[in-house]
Amino acid sequence: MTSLEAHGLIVDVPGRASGRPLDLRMAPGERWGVLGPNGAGKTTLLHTLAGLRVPRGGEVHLEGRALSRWRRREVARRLGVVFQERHDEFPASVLETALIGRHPYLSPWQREGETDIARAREALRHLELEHLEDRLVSSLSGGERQRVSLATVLTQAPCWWLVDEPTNHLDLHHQVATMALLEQQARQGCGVVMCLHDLNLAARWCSHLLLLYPDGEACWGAARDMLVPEALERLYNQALTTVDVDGAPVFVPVR
Ligand SMILES: Nc1ncnc2c1ncn2[C@@H]1O[C@H](COP(=O)(O)OP(=O)(O)OP(=O)(O)O)[C@@H](O)[C@H]1O
Repeated sequence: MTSLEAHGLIVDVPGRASGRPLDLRMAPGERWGVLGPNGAGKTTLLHTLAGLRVPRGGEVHLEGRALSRWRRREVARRLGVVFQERHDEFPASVLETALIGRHPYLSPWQREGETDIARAREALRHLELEHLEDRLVSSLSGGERQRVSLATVLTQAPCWWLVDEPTNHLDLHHQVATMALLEQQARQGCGVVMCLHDLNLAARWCSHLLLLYPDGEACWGAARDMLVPEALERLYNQALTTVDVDGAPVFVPVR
């Protein structure tokens, strides 16, 4: 059982009231979208779920056990994180960077083997990066770097994907390809939690949504129950108009 659960979780957003504690269970196969305006705490929540930030209250449970009781290495085999901010000025090639995804499986001074390299190359192929494997990551475009981050987590093969704005910097084709990759991972039994700014990507690709309001209030549930125009307008403090495209809602901001 590889569920990821929040038990009375209060994310520690500096200077903000605690708001509503999060009590939710995310199951394998589910794709959770975290929505909210700038500064609502989406990234802070993602980092808390990854065990990289201590919550103000409550606990995160992985496979039924508090995350704080796991060894980091074991967590790293199960949780893969795609960060919004990257500091990859360290001179590493695309292939070397993807291979970082194998580190949780290797002992400290063990070199990557042929199987690890084959996995990394397969991930680079999946992200359409195979022609760039020898390039320094620091020389890549923003969208290419984003795809290297996704390829690194694909190489890691975690049970849970925690992704901060998966489509950051990506063109339309790669946005759809990335959401399809996350959907495929979920179909294969992974869980996905992703912070999103694009309501329409959330409506199209998420099975569940968690709405985070700036005052710490929150609500969550099946995506079809959460995509209520009035709730979304309040979330973003922005009037929306809704149109139907192929039976799915598309939200357009009103000028
Ligand atoms: N180390 C810190 N010190 C002070 N304030 C912080 C710190 N980390 C985060 N914050 C504040 O906490 C709030 C939540 O930040 P967070 O990055 O989680 O928001 P977000 O919902 O992901 O925003 P965005 O949509 O802009 O990415 C912000 O107001 C941010 O300025």
